[in-house]
Amino acid sequence: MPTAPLSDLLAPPPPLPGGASLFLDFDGTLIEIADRPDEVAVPQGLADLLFAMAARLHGRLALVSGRSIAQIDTLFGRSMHGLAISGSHGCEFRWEDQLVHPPRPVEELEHAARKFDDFAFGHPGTLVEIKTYGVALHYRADPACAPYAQRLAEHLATESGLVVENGKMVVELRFGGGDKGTAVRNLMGCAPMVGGTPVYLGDDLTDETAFAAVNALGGLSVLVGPARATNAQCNLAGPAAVLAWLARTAA
Ligand SMILES: O=P(O)(O)OC[C@H]1O[C@H](O[C@H]2O[C@H](CO)[C@@H](O)[C@H](O)[C@H]2O)[C@H](O)[C@@H](O)[C@@H]1O
Repeated sequence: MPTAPLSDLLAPPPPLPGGASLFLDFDGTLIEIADRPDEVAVPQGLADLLFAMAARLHGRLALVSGRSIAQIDTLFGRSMHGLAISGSHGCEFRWEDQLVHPPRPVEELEHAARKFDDFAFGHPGTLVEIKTYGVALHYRADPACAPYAQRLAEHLATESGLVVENGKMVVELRFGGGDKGTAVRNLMGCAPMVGGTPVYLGDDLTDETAFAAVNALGGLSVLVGPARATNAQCNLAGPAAVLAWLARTAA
C-alpha cells in the first residue's frame, strides 16, 4: 500500500535526468479528465511534442495507458506508430514494428459486457465502455453507484477469471496478463530503455504499480493531480503542469 506522507508529495519533479527513460500515462496526465471516456480533448500539438521528446530521448519514451492501443490511435486521430505504447493496463505492447498482445478472451468479455449493460440500463448515471481487453463500468455521473458496480464486478470476476481494476470513477473487468508495473519492467528490459533511469508520470490508482516498479529501479515517480497516499515521490498539479514540464524539458 502507498505509504508516503502527503506533505512529501508537494515537491515538483526535478528536470528530467540525463539518460532518462520516460513513461507517460494518458488520461489525467497528458489530457484533462472529461465526463465521458469519448469526450476527452487531445491538445493540438501533443502528438508532435511526444514525437519530439521521443527523438530527443533517442526513443526512450513510452505511453503506458489503461486504454487500448487502438483507442489511443483513435483519440490522437492518427496512428501513433513510432512511439512505444503499452496499452490495456500492461496487456499489449506496440514498439516499432512489433505488436505483442495476448488472445482476446471474447466470451468472458461479452458476458461481462452484457451484465454491465443490464446494470447500466437500471442506473442511468453509469455507462459501459467496451475495450480490447476489458469492459469498463463508469459511474462518474452517479458516484453513489460505486459500491454496487464494485460488487457486480467482483462477482463477475470470480466466475470469469477476468480481474477487477479500479480507476477514477470506474471499475473494469479485464484480462489479467499484467499491469502498469509489469509494463514498465518489461519495457525497461529492452533497448533502448534498458540502462536508462525510469521516470513515470501518472495520476490514477492504476499507476501505483508503475510508481512502485520505477522506485525499485532507482527512478523517479511523479503523481499528477491532488496529493493523496501514493507510492510516487513527486507531484505535478495536473496535465497543464505536465505539458509545461515536458516542454521545458524538451527545450
Ligand atoms: O491509464 P490511462 O491512460 O490514464 O487511462 C485510464 C482510463 O481512462 C479513461 O477513463 C478515465 O478518463 C475518462 C475521460 O476523462 C473519465 O470520464 C473516466 O471517469 C476516467 O476513469 C478510459 O475511459 C479508461 O478506459 C482508462 O482505463
